[in-house]
Amino acid sequence: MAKLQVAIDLLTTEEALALAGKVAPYVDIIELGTPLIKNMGVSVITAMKSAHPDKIVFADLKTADAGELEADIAFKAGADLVTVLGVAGNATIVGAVKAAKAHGKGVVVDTIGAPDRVARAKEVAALGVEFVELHAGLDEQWTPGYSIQVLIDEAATAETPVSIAGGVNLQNVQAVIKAGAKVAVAGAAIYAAQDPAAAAKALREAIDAAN
Ligand SMILES: O=C([C@H](O)CO)[C@H](O)[C@H](O)COP(=O)(O)O
Repeated sequence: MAKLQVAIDLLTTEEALALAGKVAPYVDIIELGTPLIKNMGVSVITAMKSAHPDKIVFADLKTADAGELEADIAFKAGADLVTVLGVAGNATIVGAVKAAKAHGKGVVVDTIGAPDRVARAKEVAALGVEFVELHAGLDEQWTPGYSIQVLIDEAATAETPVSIAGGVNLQNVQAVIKAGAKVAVAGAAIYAAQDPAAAAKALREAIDAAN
């Protein structure tokens, strides 16, 4: 069954906990966005895991170096999954995986900025990561001509477990799942909605209907 991940790109622990409280019944994974962690520190990870011990807490560290050290910090704070950049060297990913194994947790490789996301996904799949995020970040999404279809097409050829992040919404989420993504990541479609709980519920129902 495909999972729904809410990406919380808000800036304070208070706002993040309030949003998570509304959408938790409909999501499997709660992602603490990179700007949120940079603003609040890893205490936001601890606060979220304490509030939602039954959810997978995903710390979007986007680690580029010192993989073992950074991952260890987040796992000790309560994260279940952390991200390492695919454009980082394999040694950084291997280090983060080592920390994950020590804690019984997992690593997700974020392909943001990779020149060939699918090729990098296939390479890092052998390093012991949980899955690979095919990701067009906010700046890429705001570039004229961007379409999530590029990620959907990539997922169909990835031949390794992937998530898709980069403008997932109610209009495209079924295509995301049908392309083979095991996780659909939705940020703005939930946190910027007038009614985040209703938005998350609609995404959940669409995903379940597409499975
Ligand atoms: O990871 C993200 C971005 O780099 C900022 O942290 C987003 O959470 C991810 O792109 C999903 O958000 P939406 O594109 O708004 O769905």
